[in-house]
Amino acid sequence: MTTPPQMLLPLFFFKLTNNNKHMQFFHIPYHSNTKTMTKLSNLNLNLNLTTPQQDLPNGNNIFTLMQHIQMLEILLAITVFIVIHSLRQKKHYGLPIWPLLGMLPSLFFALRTNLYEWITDVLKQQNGTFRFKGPWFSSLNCIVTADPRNLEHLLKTKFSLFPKGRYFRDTVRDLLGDGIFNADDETWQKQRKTASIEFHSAKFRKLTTESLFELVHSRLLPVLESTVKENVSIDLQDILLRLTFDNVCLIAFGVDPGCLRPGLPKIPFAKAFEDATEVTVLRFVIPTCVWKAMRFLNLGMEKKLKESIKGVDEFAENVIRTRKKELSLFCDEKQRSDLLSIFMGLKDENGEAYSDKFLRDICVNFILAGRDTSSVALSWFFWLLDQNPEVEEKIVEEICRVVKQKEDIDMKMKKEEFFEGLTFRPEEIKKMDYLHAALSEALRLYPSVPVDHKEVVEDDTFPDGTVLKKGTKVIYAIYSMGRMEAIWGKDCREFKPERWLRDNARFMSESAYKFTAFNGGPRLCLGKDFAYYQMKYAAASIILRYRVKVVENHPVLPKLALTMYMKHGIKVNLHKRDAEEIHKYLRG
Ligand code: HEM
Repeated sequence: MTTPPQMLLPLFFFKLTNNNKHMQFFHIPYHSNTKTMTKLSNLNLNLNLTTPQQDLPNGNNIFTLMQHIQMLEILLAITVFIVIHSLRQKKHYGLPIWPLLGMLPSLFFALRTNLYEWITDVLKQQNGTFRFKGPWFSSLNCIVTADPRNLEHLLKTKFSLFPKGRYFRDTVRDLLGDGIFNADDETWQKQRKTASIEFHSAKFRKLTTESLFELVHSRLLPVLESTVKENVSIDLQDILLRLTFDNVCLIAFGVDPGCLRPGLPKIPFAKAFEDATEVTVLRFVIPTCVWKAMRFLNLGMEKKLKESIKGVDEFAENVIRTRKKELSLFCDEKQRSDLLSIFMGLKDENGEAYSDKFLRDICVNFILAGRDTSSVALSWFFWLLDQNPEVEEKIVEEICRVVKQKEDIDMKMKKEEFFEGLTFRPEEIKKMDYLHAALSEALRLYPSVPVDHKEVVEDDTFPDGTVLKKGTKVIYAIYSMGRMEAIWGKDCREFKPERWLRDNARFMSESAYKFTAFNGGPRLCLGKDFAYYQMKYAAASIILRYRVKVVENHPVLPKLALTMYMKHGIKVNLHKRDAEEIHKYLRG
């Protein structure tokens, strides 16, 4: 018969006391004579050298054997007690809490599966918020939340109480420096204000639409067409990353890196940047003292990070050098509407021009903001379309409705020529509500920034009652929010663009604290409007021309990094859409 767990602890104490009684009965005092001591050493010797049968007549031997067995039992009882006690904490805290290690073993286990799904499961069990307890020697304690009330509190109502904080800054500083993603207070305000004025200027809007138009028609579509002609599959995520990289470099720094070209040249920067974001995020899940020691000794992942940051820096320094040279030669900084030129013309708090290091940080942060986010969102979107062909149909229908309204469209045009030269104006892109909804739905399920971080600077309490002590770290789990029945209903895991449509199939946005893919409050994404325009333009241009089919059995998994890349990219085959099919919609 097995002992019930609740009996193990009393049993353990019983054994201890019982054991002591024996110990007292056979106790050999320190002042015992040499004869007794000799007997004892003989006994030890006997125990080692004789067989159990030979020991039987010897009472002392049996006792020692029993003592060993009892010790084993005690150890076993302690172990079982600890295991049961730790596992029982799961009911209350969502995860087992182990002595010294806290919840770290569960986290390590989760790192081998899908970390975001694991966080979601724990959050669901704990009604939207849980406290993660790290090992006693680490700085991993934090509150994880997916409750919209807490998000509104954190991102808007009490914004000043929740900066990014020192822990976040120290963890990502090697890569992001003092750039906008990593800055608080004045350093953030200054960058936000400058970038915000720029993003809302007519000049900048013109630059963004023109550069995107050029990139889609002169680079993206020809590259895609060549893969169709050659009948080869491609990694669509790679192509989209190239598109958004060229785009962000054009609008933010006024340089054209030319990544998206026939032959898809190797881009050392891209690899270095992806490696750097991957290793940086690993720092969040291992104790600070461990990665700091590894950095000091230049070991393992820290060695890799150092090397990749070198690759990132080389690119940024080259951009800054070239831009400075151009500005000194042509003195036309006033004419320039890219962000880097604007920052180069500004002065810091001492009235000095910004240092090259600070300009480097600005470059790297804008690449992270503008390159990775839209491209990974589009990759997940195309994957979801592959799984939901009825949504794809509706998008094609909508695009055709918009095309039909173009006054310059010639319906009698030969079918083969139809797609050539078919472009969209910004007001036409605006009319694509269903496409807008489908992209929002993809971002709800696969937000480009899956988790984000804040730190508490003053004791406070969340609207859900969670007590927050000064210095507590808060993780808001954007990925999990899209999978909460309490927020989106029973069908939360389904891809349903219709949930975003209201009267007359018009797109209706949601509260930023429920749909947090673009953050909310004073730190709302500055590139949101541009990102939607860019994603809609690229998606509409591709979908109208091609059916995008994911290669069978291609593994699709999120990668652990600052943005939610697909771990193995997304291998697809493009099938040219039949012009007859499009004409059918146009006539209908
Ligand atoms: C699908 C596309 C995008 C998504 C999902 C997205 C999401 C986000 C999120 C979640 C943040 C908050 C990050 C944080 O504070 O930790 C953010 C901030 C920001 N985003 Fe975006 N973003 C997208 C595209 C873009 C683009 C294309 C640009 C610019 C070219 C851009 C520029 C920025 C900037 C400058 C910030 C910093 C705002 C601040 O801290 O004040 N974003 N974005």
